[in-house]
Amino acid sequence: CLPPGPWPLPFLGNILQIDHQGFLKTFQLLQKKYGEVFTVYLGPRPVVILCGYKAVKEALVDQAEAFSGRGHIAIIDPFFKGRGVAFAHGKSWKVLRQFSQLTMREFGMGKQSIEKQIQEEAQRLVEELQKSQGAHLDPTFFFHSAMANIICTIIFGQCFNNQDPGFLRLLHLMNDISDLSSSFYSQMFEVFSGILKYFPGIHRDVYSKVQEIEDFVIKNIQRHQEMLDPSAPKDFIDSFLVCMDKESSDPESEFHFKNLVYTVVSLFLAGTESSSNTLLHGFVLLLKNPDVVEKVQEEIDRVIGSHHLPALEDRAKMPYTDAVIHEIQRFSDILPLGVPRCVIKDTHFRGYHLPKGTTVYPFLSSVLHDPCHFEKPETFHPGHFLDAEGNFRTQETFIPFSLGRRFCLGESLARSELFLILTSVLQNFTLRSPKALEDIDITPRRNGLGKMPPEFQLCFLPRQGVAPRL
Ligand code: HEM
Repeated sequence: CLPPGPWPLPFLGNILQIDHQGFLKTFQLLQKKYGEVFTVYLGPRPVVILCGYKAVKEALVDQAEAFSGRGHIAIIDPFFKGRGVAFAHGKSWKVLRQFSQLTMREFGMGKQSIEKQIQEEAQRLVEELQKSQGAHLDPTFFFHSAMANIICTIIFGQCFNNQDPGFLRLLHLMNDISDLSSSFYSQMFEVFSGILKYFPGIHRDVYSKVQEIEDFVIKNIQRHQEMLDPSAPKDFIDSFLVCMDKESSDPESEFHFKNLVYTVVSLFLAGTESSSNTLLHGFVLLLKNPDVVEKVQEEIDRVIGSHHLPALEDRAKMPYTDAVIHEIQRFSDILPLGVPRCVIKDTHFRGYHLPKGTTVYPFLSSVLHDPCHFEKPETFHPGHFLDAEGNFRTQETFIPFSLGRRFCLGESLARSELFLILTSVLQNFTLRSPKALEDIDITPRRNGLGKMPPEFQLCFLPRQGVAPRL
């Protein structure tokens, strides 16, 4: 039998238990009643929720193979249809994941060259912010553009001008997709997609926006096809095209056009939105905590100074800054429900039986806000990651990138981006809010599949000293 949970109504499932604030609040309330593992019916479909580090690890790590499927996400599934690295299953996913990891590493990730690329983007961002001359601004598209350009260099072998209308359109599309997929409607669509899909609504909006990104990707791939030199692939798309060519006579090959398109769309979306939303949450938290900014800047001045660009090797010498970035990720908890998984075979877990295909939510928020592991779970407190002597202290339960076989494919890239962008900005600017400290609202503007940062304005006031150059 499935884990316990509230009694479902026929077809409507646990609609009566779903809180008006959405799944996050609902799961928090149900966790109090049913404990670490429970079942909730989203419409007619049972979904198993894993709460707390122990349950998430026992499933995603100790039974890694069984829990390695990608679960159903109603608002996005009709588009990806199980294709591309983030949504594929079984052999297809294994091949695409291995290829993506190796190729991302080859064109940057984990290598010196991506560090250079991020440093360049960080400097471009600093220059753009300098132009604002201390006026207050909404930083959203500054961060989106920097993050998108880093992933574009790896995938498309090029970055885009911030004024390019096509690029700006893409950034808006991606932001809208995250926003709409995190809306209350999307959570209701998860429950009632069987009926709602026949009517107009936000799901069609999401679909057409992802389609527009797909069109952009297809055009870009076609340009790559025309210019391909198989002996010297220049980026991710070239490398995939070379594999497609090599395996063109194999009808079972996973290297086909559709998988290329949906892998690129997944990397582009996942690679831009998660990192920039984390940064946005981070900056509003920093605005609200000027004492934290002061300490980070003291560490930057001491370790990096004002004449060098921040580099990854500085991180080990900057325990306070490292702790602040970890705390930003823990507190902002940008994917609170995790990304749904499913069991790829009939699975026994903690005495329950999960039939093949059952959707499972690794409830990451319950781990990142667990009072047994974090002294002040609901407070922004970098001390969670520092010991009594001020050394950086890792926490096993720090899992914003999830665990197991499908843990975030961009983790090392994201960690490098967060460190280099945040230190570069704070090396050059002091942050000021046009609002009084007590009026700065850090409440997320959406709390669904993703936690979307609040809208806010800030001023980047130049600090003294010469801005370092590459
Ligand atoms: C702060 C930034 C980021 C966070 C918090 C984050 C978090 C996550 C999480 C929680 C998952 C779901 C893992 C699971 O199934 O349990 C995931 C998957 C994924 N992430 Fe990230 N991510 C971030 C940045 C990135 C970046 C920069 C990339 C770009 C390469 C990326 C690419 C992916 C991909 C492709 C998957 C799907 C992996 C698979 O299904 O095998 N992510 N991420």
